[in-house]
Amino acid sequence: MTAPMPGPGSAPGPDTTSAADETALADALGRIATTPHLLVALDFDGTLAPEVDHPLQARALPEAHAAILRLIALPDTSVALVSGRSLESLIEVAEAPDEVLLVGSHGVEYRVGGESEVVLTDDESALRHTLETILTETAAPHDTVRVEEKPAGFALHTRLADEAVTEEVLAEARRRVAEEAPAATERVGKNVLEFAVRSASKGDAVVRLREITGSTAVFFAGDDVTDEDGFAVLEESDFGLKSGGGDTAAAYRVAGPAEVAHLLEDLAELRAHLGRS
Ligand SMILES: O=P(O)(O)OC[C@H]1O[C@H](O[C@H]2O[C@H](CO)[C@@H](O)[C@H](O)[C@H]2O)[C@H](O)[C@@H](O)[C@@H]1O
Repeated sequence: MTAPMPGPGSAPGPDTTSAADETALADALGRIATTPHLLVALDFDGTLAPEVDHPLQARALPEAHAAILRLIALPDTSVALVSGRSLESLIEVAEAPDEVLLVGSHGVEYRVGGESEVVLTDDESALRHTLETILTETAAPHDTVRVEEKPAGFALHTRLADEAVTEEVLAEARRRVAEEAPAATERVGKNVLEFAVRSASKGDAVVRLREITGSTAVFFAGDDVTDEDGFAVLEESDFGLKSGGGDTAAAYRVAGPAEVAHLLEDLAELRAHLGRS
């Protein structure tokens, strides 16, 4: 069984893992594995895929990909990827079969029995255009800062920038958005600041996926600030897993994508052999 780190709260070191934590995680995993219909909802970057400098080069670890294939082959088991990426980008990097439900742009876009199309209103289109102008102009002087386009907004990537440039561009983007596009929704992630014209969240996505799939329990894993919206809507019989460090409301924590992959393998194994109650 994968060794957990304690959660919720801020991340302690792996050496603080106790036998009690491991037992609690193993017990909870055993319980959720027997639920009549299980939804496994997974964040992508930092949870299934280790972080890399160029977003389109990210891939799920082979063990994670294999565990997902095993889970979707099980009866009464749904798997979804719930990502901040645009659906187009998620489809490209996840290489997931059609049975895997996809949610992109933090809950704005869905591939659930057919792809949803994001049709912006005139006001939303105008706001998106303002955001594009602000973020491209803010990033332009810095070759280490990149702008990523999404159907309902734009993200400013600072992973390759030094601290001074990062501070400067984030402050400038926030200042201009507050002045010129105050209706935009801000989302903060790892080395990324995003502004969007829609405020859907991963929490909305988990609620909707639970309903669509008729799931009796949800296993949700994520690593970033926006994943906390997903943890926030989990119920008593669900399982929240934080990947890596940082404050969290998730009940359980592991060190990173390799450990998440092992836990998914354990979950698939348990569900295949324990049967369902
Ligand atoms: O919700 P997620 O699936 O975790 O998506 C969050 C963001 O992921 C991507 O950016 C992050 O991963 C990149 C590749 O490892 C990394 O270079 C970047 O620093 C990270 O912020 C994606 O590009 C964003 O659109 C997502 O919002």
